[in-house]
This record gives sequence, C-alpha cells and structure tokens, in this order.
Amino acid sequence: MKITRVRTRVFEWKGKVVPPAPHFCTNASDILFERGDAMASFRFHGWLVVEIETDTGLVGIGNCALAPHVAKKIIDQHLAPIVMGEDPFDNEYLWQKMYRRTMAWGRKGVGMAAISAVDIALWDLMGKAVNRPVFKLLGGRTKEKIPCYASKLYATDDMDAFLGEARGYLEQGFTSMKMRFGYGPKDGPAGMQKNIAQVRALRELVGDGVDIMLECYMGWTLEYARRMIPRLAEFNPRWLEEPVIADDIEGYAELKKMSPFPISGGEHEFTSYGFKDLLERRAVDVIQYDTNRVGGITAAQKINALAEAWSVPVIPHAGQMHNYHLTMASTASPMAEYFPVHDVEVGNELFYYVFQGEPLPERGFLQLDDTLPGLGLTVSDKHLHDFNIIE
Ligand SMILES: O=C(O)C(=O)C[C@@H](O)CO
Ligand SMILES: [Mg+2]
Repeated sequence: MKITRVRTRVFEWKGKVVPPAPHFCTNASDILFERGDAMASFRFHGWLVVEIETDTGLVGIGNCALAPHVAKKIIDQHLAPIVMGEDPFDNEYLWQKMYRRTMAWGRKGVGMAAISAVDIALWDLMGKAVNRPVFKLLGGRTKEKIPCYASKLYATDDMDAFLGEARGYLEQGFTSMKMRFGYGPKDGPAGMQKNIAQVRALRELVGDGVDIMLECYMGWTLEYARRMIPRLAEFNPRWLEEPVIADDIEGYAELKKMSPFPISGGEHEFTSYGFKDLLERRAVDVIQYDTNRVGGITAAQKINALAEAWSVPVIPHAGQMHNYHLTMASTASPMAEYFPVHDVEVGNELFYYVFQGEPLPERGFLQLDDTLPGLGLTVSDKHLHDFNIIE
C-alpha cells in the first residue's frame, strides 16, 4: 500500500455559538491585564482534518484541533512530502522522520499537533487495510466497555443551572463528572469563596458515591493552588486538573507532594520525552495526554507503556475516537473523558459536528465496535453548511 495524496482541510465553524459566559473557566491568560476577550485563549472553533489517500483506494482520516490553519500549513509544506509514496505500515519510521525533520522548530505545540493528525490517519489506514478496529492493533480489548466521566459543568453564578446540569448527568447514569473553576488569583478571597461554594454545592448534590474532578485549565498560580488545596480536601475530589501552567513541572511536583488528593496534568505536554519528565519528577498522579496533540497514536502508545511501568493512570483529554481506541487497549487507562453533545460553545463539542461515528455513552460507559475497521469515523456531511471549509 502506498500513499498517493495528503488532503488537508480546516473546518471553521460559522454556525450558531452559545455566547460565552464570563468566568466559565479559569485559563492561563487570567493573570494578565486583558483589554479584549479574556476567554479568547480558551475557545477554538476550527478543526483540521487530514485525509491520506492510497493506491488501494483506502483513505485514512486524522485530525487535530489547536491552531488548525497553522497545522494545515505544516502538513502541506513539511509532512505531506515525507509520507507521500510511503507505506502507512511503516508508521514508526514515518513518525521518526516527521519528528526529526521538524526538530528545529517542532517538538512541542502545533508542530507535534500536525504530526499527530498525520499519525492518526496512518493508524486509521492500517486498521482499514486489515479490516480491524485500531484498538485491535494496539493490544485489543482490555475492558468490556469504557467507563467515562461527563465533562462540562462550566463555572457560573447561576447555581440552579449548574446543579441542574449535574443532576442531568446523574440521571443519565454517570458516576463521575468534571466541573470548571471560574476564579483565580486576581479574584481574591471572594473568588476563592465562590470556587469553594461551587464545589461544596456539587458535592452536596451528588453525595459521596460520585467522583468529582476539578478543572483549573492552568488558570491558577502555585501560591494560589497551595492555598486552595487544603480548603478543597474536605470535598474529596478525584483530582485537581492543571492547577498551574504546563511548563511549571516543579510546581506540579510540589503540589502533588502536599495534596491529599490527586493532581492531574499533561493535556498540554508532548511526546514520550515530555511524559518521561513528568513521571521521573513525580509531578502528576494522572496523565491526560490528548492523542491529537501528543504525537498521535504512535507516541501515545509509548506513553501508555511508560505510565503502566510507573503505575500512573492515563485518562486522556477530551475522549474522541483517537483516544478511546488507546483507552480500550491499555490497562494503564481506566477511564475516558466524555464531552456531552450540545450546541457549539467553547469548541470541545465541535468534534460531533465535524465527524460521524463517535460513540455515545450508555449509563456512564462507552462501547467500541469490534467490527468497524480503523477508527470508525467518517467526515460528517450533516453540518457542512455551518462551516467555512478551507482547502
Ligand atoms: O476537558 C478538559 O480537560 C479541558 O481542559 C478542555 C478544555 O477545553 C476545558 O474545557
Ligand atoms: Mg483539562
């Protein structure tokens, strides 16, 4: 099998968007004085889709979401020439070639997101070529079904709406859910009180038999997190997520050491080298790579092996098929994230509008089909009119 064409498209959402609520989630820009949209760094309304065509007629589909226009350019100019004419089954060779040829400017961030998209398409192709789902190429079924947690619960002053959403997840059978903090260092003690009130209300609603995860999205400082952790302990969270920026590995290590509950991170880390650092410095209790950023399935599989050896669970960021197949195939990975399907808001939900084939949970579990080859995704034609598509 030989690669004959690499087609890249950016799907830019132009349809209806839920207006952003203030303080719906802390983020890394919070400590700055912002003149414009304080949540801009948080939202993304575009997706990069790569389709790799072969001389067999099979087409592999990959994707990445962050800075999709830049990722498209990187693939068109730098990665497509590397994979053209090659056999998708040489995925390790091709990964190394993409990584090493872009080493001077790639490695982390959008360079690695672009490699991830191509790599995911190669795995989709390999699955399709042998008529097997990708998880069967990664080790197979380690779980009857994948437990997942509902992930939205944006911070809001409307406590009734917040608790109503959580009640909905309970009714749907979820036994774990993630909420977002709305306030950070510059909001002072009053913001701290609001953060704590939100967690308290959620814990009181769900009781002790449900896990709650707490998301900071890098919007706190080390000092603020040090002050918050003792106050959060009574609510027994399943984890506190990305309390500080991704580069502050020592900060994570310090918080992990002092915290009576787990600290998670890695959503903005890249390749097995990045995770080797996090593991060796004992910086996180839970690893949350996203396959469409971290280096694709080729890199994620290596991180799963590292995590298994260090006994650190992998619960990938975002759910989505490229992550679900890895979760199904690894005992290091006990659970998946699940973004509820709803109107386009911050961008997390856009995957459902770009692709068809994502599984939906039943009573808190996701299932993958043993008979669907590859990742089991197609590009959806249902919402094409709501996108600008840049080819
Ligand atoms: O789901 C997460 O872990 C994220 O950080 C997603 C991000 O978009 C915050 O909602
Ligand atoms: Mg997160």
